[in-house]
Amino acid sequence: MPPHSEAAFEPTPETDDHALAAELATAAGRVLLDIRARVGHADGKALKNAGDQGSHEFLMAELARTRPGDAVLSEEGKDDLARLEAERVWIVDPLDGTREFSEEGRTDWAVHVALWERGRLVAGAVALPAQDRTLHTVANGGAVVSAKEGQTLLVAPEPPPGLLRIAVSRTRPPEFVQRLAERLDVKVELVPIGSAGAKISAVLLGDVDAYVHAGGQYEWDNAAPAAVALAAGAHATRIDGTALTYNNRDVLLPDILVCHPVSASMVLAGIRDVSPGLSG
Ligand SMILES: Nc1ncnc2c1ncn2[C@@H]1O[C@H](COP(=O)(O)O)[C@@H](OP(=O)(O)O)[C@H]1O
Ligand SMILES: [Mg+2]
Repeated sequence: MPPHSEAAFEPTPETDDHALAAELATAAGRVLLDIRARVGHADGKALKNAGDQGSHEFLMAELARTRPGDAVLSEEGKDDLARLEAERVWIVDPLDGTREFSEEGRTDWAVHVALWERGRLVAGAVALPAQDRTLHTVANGGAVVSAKEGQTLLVAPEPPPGLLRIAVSRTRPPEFVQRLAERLDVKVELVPIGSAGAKISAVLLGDVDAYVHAGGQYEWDNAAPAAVALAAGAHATRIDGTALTYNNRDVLLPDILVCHPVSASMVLAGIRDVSPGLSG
């Protein structure tokens, strides 16, 4: 073996699923920025459709080319249940935060690319194209933020003392979130942000301290962000505290909590108190 051969090894998308997830999410983001510039914002519905479709087609073609043996579950594709027998399934949301993508000037929309392998998420990337950065897992564990300037390590930050800024959906916040805000023993600020990927990224980047969602969502809406969050040391579970699981027959995954581990038991207890119907 030549000297330094290991140190000289550079992970590439050919060999590294993390690098591939990051590259595909980022490149799909460039496709979306081009579509936004070309189609414009005058007809919101046309822009949403062009974005969903253009990014989906790009990702499907690239995954077929680079990982021909793997199954794919995409929000915009027909669900092929052969994925239930597959060892590796890419779970992708070609455009998360479609509404925000169609609104001029907004940067809270994302591309999600996750890889599920034999029962668990093993890689994930969340591109934030209008923020010029991609959050993603890396090969030896952990997560990073990649931008033009380079890469920085991504570690979920602790909340400021006495404060919890909770990101919620702009249009469909959990029905109990106001009661939760009043119930917690810290000052709570509710911060409406579009896109599950953008909200979970905001938690990991320290712009907010938690993301609480309930009432509806699908595996593609949170698989990649959850993979990145867990790799960055964050807490990411259902709102009853049980594990998030993926590549299920029914892809409905209606609720999620992402926060720093120091806040998790307080928030889970608060949700239990204000949402008595919750089992677990
Ligand atoms: N109650 C609900 N039922 C189904 N999907 C929901 C939902 N609330 C949020 N979502 C989905 O979760 C993503 C983030 O939503 P929000 O910005 O409101 O937090 C969006 O994905 P898409 O943009 O990919 O459709 C949205 O459709
Ligand atoms: Mg989505």
